[in-house]
Amino acid sequence: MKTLIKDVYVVKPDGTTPLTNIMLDGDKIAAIGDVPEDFRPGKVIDGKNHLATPGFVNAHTHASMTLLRSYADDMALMDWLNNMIWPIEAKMNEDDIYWGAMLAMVEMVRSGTTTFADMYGPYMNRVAEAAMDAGIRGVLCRGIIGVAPDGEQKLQENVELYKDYHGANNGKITVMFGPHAPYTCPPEFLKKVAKAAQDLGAGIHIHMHETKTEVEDSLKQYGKRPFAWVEETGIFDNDHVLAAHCVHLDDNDIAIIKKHKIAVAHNPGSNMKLASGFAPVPRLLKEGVVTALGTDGASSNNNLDMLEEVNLAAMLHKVNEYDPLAVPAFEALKMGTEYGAQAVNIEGLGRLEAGYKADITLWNMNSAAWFPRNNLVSLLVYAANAGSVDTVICGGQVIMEKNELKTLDEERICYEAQRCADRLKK
Ligand SMILES: CSC[C@H]1O[C@@H](n2cnc3c(O)ncnc32)[C@H](O)[C@@H]1O
Ligand SMILES: [Zn+2]
Repeated sequence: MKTLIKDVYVVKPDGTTPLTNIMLDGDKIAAIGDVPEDFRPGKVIDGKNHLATPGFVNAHTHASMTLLRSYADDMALMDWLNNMIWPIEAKMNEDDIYWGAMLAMVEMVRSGTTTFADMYGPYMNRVAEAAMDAGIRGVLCRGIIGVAPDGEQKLQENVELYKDYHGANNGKITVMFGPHAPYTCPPEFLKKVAKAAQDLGAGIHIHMHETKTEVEDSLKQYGKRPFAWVEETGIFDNDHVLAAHCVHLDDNDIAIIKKHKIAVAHNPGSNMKLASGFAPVPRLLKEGVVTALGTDGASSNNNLDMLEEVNLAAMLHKVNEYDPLAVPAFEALKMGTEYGAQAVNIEGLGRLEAGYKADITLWNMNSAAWFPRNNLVSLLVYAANAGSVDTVICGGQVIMEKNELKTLDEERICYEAQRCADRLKK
């Protein structure tokens, strides 16, 4: 099926924003420019007064945690996990995982996200189902806490998830391995994860160096910082590694990241709320590290709005470094799109260019925040909010059009999510 998005401003890979047309053929962008006479679209979307960007890639989240939004706030990471989050997660059943993920789908689509990298506990098949129901891309892993009595079983569940879902829904679902963190997975266990992932050619998604305590505890326990001893397990020898957070890094940690071409998911909102610190993003970018953006879960953020993360990435590093160019607006936008696509290892994603996947967000510019129209990228990153998301396309499939969700029943999803959250709190 051919689709034409007519008379639309397009954020091109070089940061320019010409007024033009986007032609889609199946799941790809066929061309951007003047429409040839022989291009006969089955569907025309009026792009007047709209800006087209690549769909956001949320490079680190826990979708089903939407059920725990506003459940435990204003706490530091380990206190939050140990005393509030892990006890209630232990009560979650597969219904909770599905409806929590569906609530995340609504929120992600409404805020312009078309790909999410997700790590959560059991029943990741239900997260896959939610992503397929929504029609967006999911890069999923079974989050593994690698200790007795059930670490091995969790690893096996990740293997099954890979076998069952990698490449599902026309490639919209891919699967990685999800050892949770160095402080929940001992070295011998990480070696097993590395081997299992390598046998399947799968990538690794892991939390690394999120807090100062994590690094200090590792020095006490292993005499080494996490990046140093995790490297020895072979986990970073996998084809593709995505490390969330990377807040507390020294020169050697950065050398390891570069050596293994590890991609970093920066989560400014969650890091600020959990008072963890923040990643040295300007240095990582300067050193050529693929640095993407994630929201983390809705219980530590507390939303899944990637435009907010783009804005925070642009703002936070300026004030920290007293340098307005620390992360310029377009670089922040690329972190949420093009670099996100690289971080989750999906080729041909994250740019509006012929041959790329037709994952597109259209922003309605008919509101005050979009005037005057001096610079559209600046307006998006510094002035607009997710309320401007109007139409969302993923792999050529229209997921939302003129604010109307095409694949998701929002009223039912909110009802079911509330029902699940109420039961969990009993
Ligand atoms: C074992 S499944 C994934 C696991 O991760 C937990 N989680 C959510 N946010 C964070 C974070 O910022 N750092 C570490 N772990 C986090 C989530 O609650 C799941 O238990
Ligand atoms: Zn996380």
